[in-house]
Amino acid sequence: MLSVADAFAITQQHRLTLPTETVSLTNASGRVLREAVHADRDFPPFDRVAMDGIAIRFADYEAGQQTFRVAGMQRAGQPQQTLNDSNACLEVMTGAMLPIATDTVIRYEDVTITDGQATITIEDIQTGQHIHPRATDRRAGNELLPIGTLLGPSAIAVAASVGQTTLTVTALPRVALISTGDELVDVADTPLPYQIRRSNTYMLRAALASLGIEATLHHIIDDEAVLANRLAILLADNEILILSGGVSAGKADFVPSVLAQLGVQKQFHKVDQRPGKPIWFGTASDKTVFALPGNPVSTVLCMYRYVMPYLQTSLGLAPTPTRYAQLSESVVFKPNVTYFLSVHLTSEPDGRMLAHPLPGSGSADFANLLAADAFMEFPAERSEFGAGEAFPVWETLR
Ligand SMILES: Nc1nc2c(c(=O)[nH]1)N[C@H]1C(S)=C(S)[C@@H](COP(=O)(O)OP(=O)(O)OC[C@H]3O[C@@H](n4cnc5c(N)ncnc54)[C@H](O)[C@@H]3O)O[C@H]1N2
Ligand code: MOO
Ligand SMILES: [Mg+2]
Repeated sequence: MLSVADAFAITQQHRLTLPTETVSLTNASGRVLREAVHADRDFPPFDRVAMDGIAIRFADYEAGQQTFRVAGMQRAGQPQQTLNDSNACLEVMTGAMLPIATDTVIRYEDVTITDGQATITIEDIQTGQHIHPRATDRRAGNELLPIGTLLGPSAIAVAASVGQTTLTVTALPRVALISTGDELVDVADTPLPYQIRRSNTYMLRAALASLGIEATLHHIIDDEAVLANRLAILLADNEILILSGGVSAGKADFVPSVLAQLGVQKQFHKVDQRPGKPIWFGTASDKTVFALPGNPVSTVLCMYRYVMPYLQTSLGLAPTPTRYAQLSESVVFKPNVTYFLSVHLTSEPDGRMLAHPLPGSGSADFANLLAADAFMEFPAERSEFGAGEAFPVWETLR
């Protein structure tokens, strides 16, 4: 059977190429940039006063002068002034242009101003102090935001500062979330003794919200013809289908055969892992289908181990580096498959991240996930995992 690493690699080889769209700066948060953004001016664009106080010529101070006539004021938002008179100073405000013929700023806290005369009250003054010199941060023309930047608050601030009222970003894919199963009723319904309310597609929708994707929810009964009809329509209307249930060995597990019948090319079915073994992945032209196992913990694991990274790279983000934590206590898992264990993560005062096992009662025990922050991944070829050993963790949202 396929290893987790190989299955993951296959999904990544079939990344979607999504088109771009233009969004306003105010709607760009959380999106992935598809145009490089450059500095239109130097950062900062002028020698910028960094403290409220007075600006002087350092040479005057060096020559022994302590008291300076206040010749005027340079505020932020005013054109640059000139200090014409030696022995004088200009009051200057944070964010102002440094006046011509000055080179040093002294804070108000370090001078006393009486009768239009400013007297320095501290000993140590350095030439150029409290000035943020032009172009020290970035130069005009520098690339500030490369293609593939996730637009968070800092990137949005930089885009705003260079005049980007709009940004070209990756268009979000249309995603349909489909539960299957005759036992599943709507959240608003009262289940009969042999029924349960469906929860997986709501979980999937909540997970996708962290990528800004608003997926649609659908439910299909365990009937081959109905499944084929409904899936054909959903395939036509969406780039990505994520199904839950109907992929294992049961007599009502029609999902793989119906997808094949609809021309979705199977890339793999079943991975050497627990939970989530029956996962099915397939593609058609410009379409991707993840059919996830129905047991809710398996659905969550497959979502965070395969689907979320797939969506992130399809949106144009760089792959997220693997994160690690140390096991808080030893774990034994005999079967020769990759084992994903629900863990609660804590950050320790010594800087370690610890993973505390939350074994739960199996892949249907989704209430167990209420305390879980991640799945820890244990390699298939080992069966004993020691306290203090580090293993990859795949973080989930609760
Ligand atoms: N003979 C075998 N039986 C099973 C195998 C196997 O290899 N051989 N694999 C087991 C594993 S592992 C899993 S996981 C499940 C996967 O089953 P399916 O993907 O076919 O899913 P269903 O049979 O439709 O449902 C399984 C289980 O999950 C519940 N479910 C389904 N959808 C939802 C939903 N939207 N919300 C909440 N709960 C849901 C469903 O009621 C079932 O209890 O198969 C094992 N069997
Ligand atoms: O994915 Mo299944 O959970 O191993 O029950
Ligand atoms: Mg089944």
